Amino acid sequence: MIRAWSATDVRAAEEPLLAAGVPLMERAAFALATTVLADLRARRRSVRGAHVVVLAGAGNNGGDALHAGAHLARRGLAVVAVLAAERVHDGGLAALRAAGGRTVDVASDAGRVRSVVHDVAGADVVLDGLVGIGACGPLRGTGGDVVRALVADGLPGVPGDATGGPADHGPVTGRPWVVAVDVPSGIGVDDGTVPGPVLRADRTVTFGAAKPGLLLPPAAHLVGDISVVDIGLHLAGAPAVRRLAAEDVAAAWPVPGPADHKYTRGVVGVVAGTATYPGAAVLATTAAARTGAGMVRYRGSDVVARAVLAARPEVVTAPGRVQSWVVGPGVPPAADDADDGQTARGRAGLAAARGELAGLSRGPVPAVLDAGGLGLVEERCPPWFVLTPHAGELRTVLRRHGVDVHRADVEAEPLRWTRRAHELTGATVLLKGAVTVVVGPGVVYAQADAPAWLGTAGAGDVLAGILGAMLAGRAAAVVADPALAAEVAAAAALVHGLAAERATPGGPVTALDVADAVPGTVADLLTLRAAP
Ligand SMILES: NC(=O)C1=CN([C@@H]2O[C@H](COP(=O)(O)OP(=O)(O)OC[C@H]3O[C@@H](n4cnc5c(N)ncnc54)[C@H](O)[C@@H]3O)[C@@H](O)[C@H]2O)[C@@H](O)CC1
Ligand SMILES: Nc1ncnc2c1ncn2[C@@H]1O[C@H](COP(=O)(O)OP(=O)(O)O)[C@@H](O)[C@H]1O
Ligand SMILES: [K+]
Repeated sequence: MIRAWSATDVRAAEEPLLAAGVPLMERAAFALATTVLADLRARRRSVRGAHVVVLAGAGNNGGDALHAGAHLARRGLAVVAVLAAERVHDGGLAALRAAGGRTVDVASDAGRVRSVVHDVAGADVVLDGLVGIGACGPLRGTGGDVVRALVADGLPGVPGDATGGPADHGPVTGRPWVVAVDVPSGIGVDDGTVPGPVLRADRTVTFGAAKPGLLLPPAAHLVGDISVVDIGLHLAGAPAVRRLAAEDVAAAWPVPGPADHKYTRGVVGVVAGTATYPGAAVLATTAAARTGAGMVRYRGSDVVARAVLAARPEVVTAPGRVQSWVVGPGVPPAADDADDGQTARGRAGLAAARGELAGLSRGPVPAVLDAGGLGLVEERCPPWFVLTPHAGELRTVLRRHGVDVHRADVEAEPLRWTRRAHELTGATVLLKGAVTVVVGPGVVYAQADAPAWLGTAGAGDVLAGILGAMLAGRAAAVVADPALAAEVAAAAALVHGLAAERATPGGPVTALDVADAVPGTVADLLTLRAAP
């Protein structure tokens, strides 16, 4: 698991060490230089003579970068430091100069930005040390001008102005390797926003602990590979954001034993699909069955049930005991003639999940509310209800609660609006996207496991089925622990993403391919379990 702590928590952990004279900057700079050398060795035969451009801002982030530049200069690399502030870290600057590094002072002469673009075009590595956790708002001043000029010249990143296209995710050829110092300069360190120009890093070397903005979208798309350097900080308390690794999901997977049977493994009740959208029912039930549900109980009209049974003969259509409900894939947002009675069945399922229909369930059980099911959130939900909107649907959920946002607002600040939806509904909320954000009581997860090929029709129906099965497998624990639904939802996003990764031949995948790849994905995951 990657755990990320806020800038305030990291500063609080640094304080006692700095007061005791522990050389944190030296540790950080040495680890940074070592990582750069390793990356360079992997990319070229000799590191001697390699060209490095250090972008240095006013604070300690620039100090880290300058000290790392000094290490690299001593190893025979040609280092140029671009001084993007009138005053930069004294010790770092002195060390760099003493080691033979050259400097270009752009802060006092903006005309030199062109020469920086030229230096960067010929460099092997760029160290981005303009700002770190001291950043406030969009990257301003000379540093902002330099980044804008570099992005205009073709380096991947966000220009942060009206011309602003998306970050380039293309292969690294004929351009320098960009290493962000602590964080890509200018991202929202605690919230993952991208308020202005930001250079996209190939690697971010982060000190003490990961920062939330490295994991959260949209900034998460700008960080490259994350290397967390241990500089001796002791971070107490809960992390602000977590990202599950495959090993975490493997360790928690409920592997059946000799005493297990279909009811202990979990029955998933699925209310999905209508005559207009029967495919969603097939995808959600297939995904639930393939994720290892003990039984999948489909609730819908006869015509859709026939399509489900043709695809999945093991599905049961009679009413009965259910340990988690999946309500809404392929169901219209409001009850009407085209809803085939699914709205009413969905309401009944959710009442059972609240523990209100004693005949249908033995107490409360978890539920997934997807697509049309999101329209059924009328009262406060328990945390074992998981809403799974995409950005457009989250906007609709928020508007229904009187919060006037646009889809673009949700995309610009996914954590803020996912958290708001959690606060307003009480439910655990999973916001789908290239990075999936999950907010539950006191916990936030951000998962980035899927190839972009997964953004295809029906992929969300598959996620709903996977999550339904995973909740059914741990139903009692999920109802007992308010934060567990969020962990299971994050784990479902991981399984969904890895299944897509397994299903893609490096090209397009279909939703059914993703569902079909789940058993192999789970089997691979289980090989990661530590031997008993
Ligand atoms: N305190 C220490 O000894 C350590 C500090 N560390 C490094 O220090 C960094 C934090 O250092 P600082 O607190 O000095 O802060 P930063 O270096 O992150 O940034 C502060 C400076 O940037 C300017 N600035 C803030 N927002 C800006 C914006 N939007 N556009 C342009 N300029 C902006 C401020 O005016 C200030 O001069 C960490 O990210 C990390 O790299 C690490 O080396 C660990 C040890
Ligand atoms: N660019 C992307 N990269 C990775 N995963 C993506 C991307 N875009 C969408 N996804 C994932 O694909 C799925 C799409 O779900 P959704 O939008 O509900 O589609 P549908 O309603 O057609 O099933 C979600 O799980 C989402 O996280
Ligand atoms: K930085």
